[in-house]
Amino acid sequence: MSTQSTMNGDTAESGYPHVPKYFFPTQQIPKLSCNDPLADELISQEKPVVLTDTKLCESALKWDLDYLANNMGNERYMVFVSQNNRFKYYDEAKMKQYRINFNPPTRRVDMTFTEFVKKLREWKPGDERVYLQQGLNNTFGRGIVLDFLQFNWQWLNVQQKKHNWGPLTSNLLLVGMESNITPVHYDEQQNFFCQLIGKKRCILFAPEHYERLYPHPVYHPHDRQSQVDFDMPDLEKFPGLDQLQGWETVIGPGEVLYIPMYWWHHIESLPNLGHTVSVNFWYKGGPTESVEYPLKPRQKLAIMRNVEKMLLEALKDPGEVGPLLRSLVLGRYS
Ligand SMILES: CC1(C)c2ccccc2-c2ccc(C[C@@H](CC(=O)O)C(=O)C(=O)O)cc21
Ligand SMILES: [Zn+2]
Repeated sequence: MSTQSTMNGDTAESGYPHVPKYFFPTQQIPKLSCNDPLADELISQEKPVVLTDTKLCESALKWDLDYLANNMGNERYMVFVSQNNRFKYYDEAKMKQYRINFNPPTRRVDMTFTEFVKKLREWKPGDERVYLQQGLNNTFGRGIVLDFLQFNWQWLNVQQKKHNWGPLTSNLLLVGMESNITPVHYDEQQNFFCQLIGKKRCILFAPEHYERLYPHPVYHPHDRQSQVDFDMPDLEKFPGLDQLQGWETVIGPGEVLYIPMYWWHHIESLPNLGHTVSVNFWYKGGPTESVEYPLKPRQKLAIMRNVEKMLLEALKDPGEVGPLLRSLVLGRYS
């Protein structure tokens, strides 16, 4: 694909001027070969980078719908259904625990891969959308397991040790429809995100943008998700949005995006390019390193989460947490 420099100098891979899609400015996430020492440098600094040449999931580049349908057997898989194109995660356990008036934005339906492909292929505007999200395990067919075993585990293990990460906790297989959006949220794990089929636009924000993305309270089912709707930003309610600036990239087959732990990310399957298939690799963060001051933004985030949990444990009523924090801070620490 030819690249073309545009007015503000950034070369858009599509050859068309890069038109920002949302209200905030973004810079391009560096795209480097995994053999480039700078790539390792960025990962060790917990900064996002797109890696090429990893051959991490080369054996899975053939995982299109037909191949998956022929190799996923007749198990039922976890599929999320949405009345619009947004798939905002929610914690079912927290939904039960706090009887708040919460109506989940998506519902979970377990269906066979054949049923899923049917819904995806027969979709027409107005129909509900689907997003398959299933942990890769040995219930998958032999073909899938063989491909999985051929992932570049050697490279992964070297990365895990070099950056002192904890254990690999899960690999999610993700099969989504074009234009599906996973709204901005953060996870508490390191993530190597591999794109296999189709293209995804990934917009990331550093953990220190916490004050600008207004996460739901920790007890809320939408814990770790931002309250902000990027399509309808409410600048009255969320004034910090006018300072928001992010990092952006479009990843295609064979490319791996490193999403550092606690970094916010919004991920969407590009429109008009068909369905997308991705696999992610979530790792626990490393053992708590020796504490150095000033603390890293993600460490302050972890502290804020613990304070919320502790206060909730003590006060029981979520409505009392805000007032108590206000009394603690106003006129004294602010
Ligand atoms: C939205 C969805 C299907 C979902 C619903 C309910 C519970 C969990 C999840 C969940 C978890 C991860 C992803 C993959 C990715 C976003 C993307 O690729 O769309 C991402 O955020 C990551 O790899 O960290 C997507 C989902
Ligand atoms: Zn995520």
